Amino acid sequence: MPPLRDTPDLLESLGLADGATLADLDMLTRAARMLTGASHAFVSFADDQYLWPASASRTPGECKPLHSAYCSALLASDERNLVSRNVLQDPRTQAVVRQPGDPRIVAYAGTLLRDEAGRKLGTLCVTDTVERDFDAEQLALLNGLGRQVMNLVSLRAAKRQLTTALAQMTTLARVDTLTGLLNRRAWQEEAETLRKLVLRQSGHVSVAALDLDHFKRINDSRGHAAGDAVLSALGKLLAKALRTTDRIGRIGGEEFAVIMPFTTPEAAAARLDALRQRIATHRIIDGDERLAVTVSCGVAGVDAQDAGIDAALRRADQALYDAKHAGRDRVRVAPVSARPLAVSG
Ligand SMILES: Nc1nc2c(ncn2[C@@H]2O[C@H](COP(=O)(O)OP(=O)(O)OP(=O)(O)O)[C@@H](O)[C@H]2O)c(=O)[nH]1
Repeated sequence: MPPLRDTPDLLESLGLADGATLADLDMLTRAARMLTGASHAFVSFADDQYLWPASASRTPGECKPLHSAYCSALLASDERNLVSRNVLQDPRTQAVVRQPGDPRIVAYAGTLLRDEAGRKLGTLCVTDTVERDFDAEQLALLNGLGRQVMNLVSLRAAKRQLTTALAQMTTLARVDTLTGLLNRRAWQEEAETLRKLVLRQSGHVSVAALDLDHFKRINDSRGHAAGDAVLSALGKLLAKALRTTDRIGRIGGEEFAVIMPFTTPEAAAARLDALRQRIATHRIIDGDERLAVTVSCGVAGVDAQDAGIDAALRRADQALYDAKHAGRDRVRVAPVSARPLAVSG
């Protein structure tokens, strides 16, 4: 049957569609065939409508309607095994409608694949083209191999969960959960990479330090939750107003840092001043209240002689301190370094 394009591939969903897993399943299938002396063996997984063969030779999306497979009789029963000397004359498999091109099957022995919760996931079966019996030992081996198939499936599921959890943890370790911006360490790493990259191309890089004005008053008068709402809103404003190539981090309680590649300190200051004005006129909703906040900002150009991004951040911090002392709600630019621009790092 041609692959179904509009039905999600069950083996993909189960995380079993990669070459290494399918090769392992092929080994177990071959073992089943050899240990029972059968002509064919199959591992298949099932959903409500289709049976999905799990073999390295499958094409993505390959499946067949359940009602055309003898395994459907096993999946529909409450038994662990279905063993039939001749499926063509067996009342349990009479309803199965074979499809043109299906291999000739007369004898059948299958073991049900159940997960730990008892859900039926599929079958491991062996078939023969002539009438025959399967003895108790062959059936025990088939059941044992079925358990190995399920061990493999559980291992793959556990590996998938671990990979997802690891990716989530890696993201969480880099992100400030309140604002969604980079945290201090991640910002420093990314800013350092950008600094080196742009200096190599003899470009300008600017760093800005931004700090909310009198933020303590908001916390004291309206509570910590209102303070958090302000921080979160400011994070969104920054992310929206700045370029996607800029990197923004929350590097302290109410302090933010921005690195702006290919931007002179003057251009950076102009952009941040526009942002400062926008913040001053913006109102942050806290319950019934609309809160007004302002920010102060210090900007510094990255000096090619700087040992790292921290040197520029320190200068931006000093300019921020000047902005606070000059009355807040303003942008100050750090004095230009006298040293020439050269490639470093
Ligand atoms: N709600 C909230 N408040 C925080 C957080 N981190 C730091 N703060 C608060 O930020 C305030 C910082 O106060 P100050 O350093 O005095 O600064 P400020 O009140 O903004 O004054 P200036 O910076 O001089 O304008 C303190 O009240 C901290 O408790 C946070 O994650 N959430």
